[in-house]
Amino acid sequence: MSLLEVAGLNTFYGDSHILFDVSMHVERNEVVALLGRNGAGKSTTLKSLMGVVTPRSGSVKFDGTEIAGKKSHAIALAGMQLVHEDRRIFGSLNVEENLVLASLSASEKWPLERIYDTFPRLKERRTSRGTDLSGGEQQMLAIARALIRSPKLILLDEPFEGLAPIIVRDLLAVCKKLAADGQTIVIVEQNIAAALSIANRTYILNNGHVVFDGTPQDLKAKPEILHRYLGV
Ligand SMILES: Nc1ncnc2c1ncn2[C@@H]1O[C@H](COP(=O)(O)OP(=O)(O)OP(=O)(O)O)[C@@H](O)[C@H]1O
Repeated sequence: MSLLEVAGLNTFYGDSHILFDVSMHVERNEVVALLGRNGAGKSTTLKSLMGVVTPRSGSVKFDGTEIAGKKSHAIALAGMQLVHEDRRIFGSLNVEENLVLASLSASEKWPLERIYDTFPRLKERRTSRGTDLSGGEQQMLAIARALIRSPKLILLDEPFEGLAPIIVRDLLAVCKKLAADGQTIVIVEQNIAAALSIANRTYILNNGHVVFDGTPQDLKAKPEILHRYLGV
């Protein structure tokens, strides 16, 4: 049984039909990249999985349980975490307070030391307020806040956006280490090279439709798909 099985998902914003019969699956310990042009529906897909927006129809089975239509806090308790594009850390709280707060309602937790082993920079900055962190540090904290709840599945929405190449390199190395340790990840990224370097499998969305499902090798062997749907 897949960890995540999505079938025939349709999501609307008001009258606008955004996702059309989206089907996908994610296996345990797998990293899946969700790619596509701006406005293709990638963030909407993650939000539909997490219950931030409610799909109008379709099924989302997570670890064997139907979660479509459930509230996001219930989905979080079931073991899914979404790291939003805008990071959503508490600026007035320091790093450690942000982490502790995120862990409060979790049934399973990573010890703080494991978080700090994963992100040594956060240990150095543990008494700094969220507003005083650099963009890269804020992104580390956003991911750490999700990890501390020991998620079965973590959804990363454009984690590398707006970060300097050297920071992207470091964060990508952390993501690869997490994946090697068995963390299941779905990543949405505009940095296609970075996403493909970590993914076992990739989906491409175009105008709310899944138009490709395959390995990064399959995709690289199809330059016409890369060109048509990703503009590379
Ligand atoms: N809250 C909203 N209300 C109405 N329309 C929305 C809303 N959020 C997104 N949309 C629209 O839904 C479509 C899909 O947006 P979505 O953010 O899912 O795309 P995306 O692939 O993640 O693109 P991006 O890389 O630009 O974030 C776009 O046409 C967008 O304008």
